Amino acid sequence: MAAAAAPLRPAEDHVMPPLNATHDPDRRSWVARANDPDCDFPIQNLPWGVFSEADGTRRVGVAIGDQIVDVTALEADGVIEPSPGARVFAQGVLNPFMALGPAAWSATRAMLADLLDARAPTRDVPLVPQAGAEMHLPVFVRSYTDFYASREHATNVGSMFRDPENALMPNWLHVPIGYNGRASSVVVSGTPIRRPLGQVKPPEDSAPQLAPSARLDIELELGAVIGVGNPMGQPVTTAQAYDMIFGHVLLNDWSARDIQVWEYQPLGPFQSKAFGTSISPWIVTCKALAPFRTETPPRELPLLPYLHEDAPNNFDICLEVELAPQGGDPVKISRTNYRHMYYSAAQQLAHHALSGCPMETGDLLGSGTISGPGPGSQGSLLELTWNGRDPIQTRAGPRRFLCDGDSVTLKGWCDGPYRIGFGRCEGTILPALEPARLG
Ligand SMILES: O=C(O)/C=C/C(=O)CC(=O)CC(=O)O
Ligand SMILES: [Ca+2]
Ligand SMILES: [Mg+2]
Repeated sequence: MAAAAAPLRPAEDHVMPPLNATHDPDRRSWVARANDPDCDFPIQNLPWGVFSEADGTRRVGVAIGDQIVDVTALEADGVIEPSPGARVFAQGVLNPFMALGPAAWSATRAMLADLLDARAPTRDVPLVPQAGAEMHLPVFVRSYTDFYASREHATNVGSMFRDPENALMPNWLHVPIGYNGRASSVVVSGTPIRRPLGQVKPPEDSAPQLAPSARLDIELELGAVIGVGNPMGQPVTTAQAYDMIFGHVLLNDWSARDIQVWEYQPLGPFQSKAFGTSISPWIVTCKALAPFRTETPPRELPLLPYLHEDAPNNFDICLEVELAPQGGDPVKISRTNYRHMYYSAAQQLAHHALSGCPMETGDLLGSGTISGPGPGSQGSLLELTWNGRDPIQTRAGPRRFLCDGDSVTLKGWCDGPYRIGFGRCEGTILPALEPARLG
C-alpha cells in the first residue's frame, strides 16, 4: 500500500516524537526469560518474525524472552484486530500488516506489550518456544537495494580497488551511493550459502577464466525494511522516510571480491553480490529502537536540502561478527557500531525516492558495509585482512577470505536501561559446484 501523496514538508515539521509506555524501563513480563538483562527480547523490544512448527504452516510471531507470541492465532481468536474486518496475519508474512502504516504498528505493539506485561490480568496468550520453531523470511522482499554509507568502508575499498591517493570518490560526500541488488537472493539466517562460480581475472593473467571465487567475503550491514511506500512521482522528506521504515534486521551481503573487481566497472556489482544475502529473522521496529536514536557523524560538506535531517535518524547499535571454522569454536573478528554510518537509512530512502522512484512495502535497503574507524572495527574480511595481505587468526589457522565450511554470525544489540537485541544472522559456506559442469 502506498502512503498518501503529500508535498515535501518544511524542516520545521521534523520533530522526534516522545517515547511512550512501551519504552518504560521498569516494565517486566510474565515470560520469565524476557526479564534477564542479557536477553535480546525484553518486553521493550517485541520484534516481528515468521515461524513454523512441525506442520510447516507459516505464522506471524513476536519474540518475547525465549518464546514467540503466535500473533496469527491472536488475530484469528479476535484478541487483536489491526485492520477491522481483515486478517492481516493470516498469510504468514508481514507485508499486509506493514502496509497498514505506523499508527497500526504502534497500536498493535502497545496491545502486545499490555498482554505480556507482568501485571496483565491473564496469561492466556499462545506461546511457542523459540527452540522448537523454524524461522522464515519475515517479509516478501519486493526489491533489494544496497547502499554504501560507511565513509571508512568506502575509503578502504577505494584504496584497495582504485587509487589510495583519491580513495573516496568525489560524489561520495554528496550522494548516498547505492545499486539495485537481487531480491530473489535474500535468504533467512541459517540458509547455507554456496560458494559462487564466476569470471575471474587475476591482474597477471591476460584473459579471464571461470572459477569458484577464491576471495569469498562477508559484509556486515543493517537492513531497513520498508513498511509503506511512496506513490510514483512523489519524493519524500527524510522525516517522512523515517516514518516509512518498519524496522531493521542484521544483513550479511556475501560478496565475491575476485568476481567483483573484474566485473564492477562501470555499472557496479552484479554477480559478485547476487548469490546470497542473509538477514536475521526478527525485524526490530523503529519504535523499539527510538530510545537509541543518535545523530549521523558531522557533515564534511553541506548536503543538498532534501537530505537535511532535523532529528537524529541514526541508531546506536553495537555490532559483532564471529567466524567459526567447520566443527570449531567461533572467534570474534569484528566489533563496531552502526552510529558511524555517514548516511542514515532515512536519508538513503529519501534519496531513493527523489527521482519519483516508487518505494514499496517489503523493499529492503542494505545500509552498506558497516566499518568503524578503529582497528578490528571493519565489516568485511577484505578490510580486516587488507585484501588478504594480513591474515586474521582463527582457531583453525589463518584466514584471508572464507573457506568452505566456515560459518559467520552477525550479532547486534542496543545497550541502555535495557537491551534491544537483533538475535543472530548466520550462514555457512558450501563448496562451489564443479566449473567443468558448465562446459
Ligand atoms: O568500492 C567499491 O567499488 C565497492 C564496494 C562494495 O563492496 C559495494 C557494496 O556492496 C557497498 C557496501 O556494502 O558498502
Ligand atoms: Ca553491500
Ligand atoms: Mg546479495
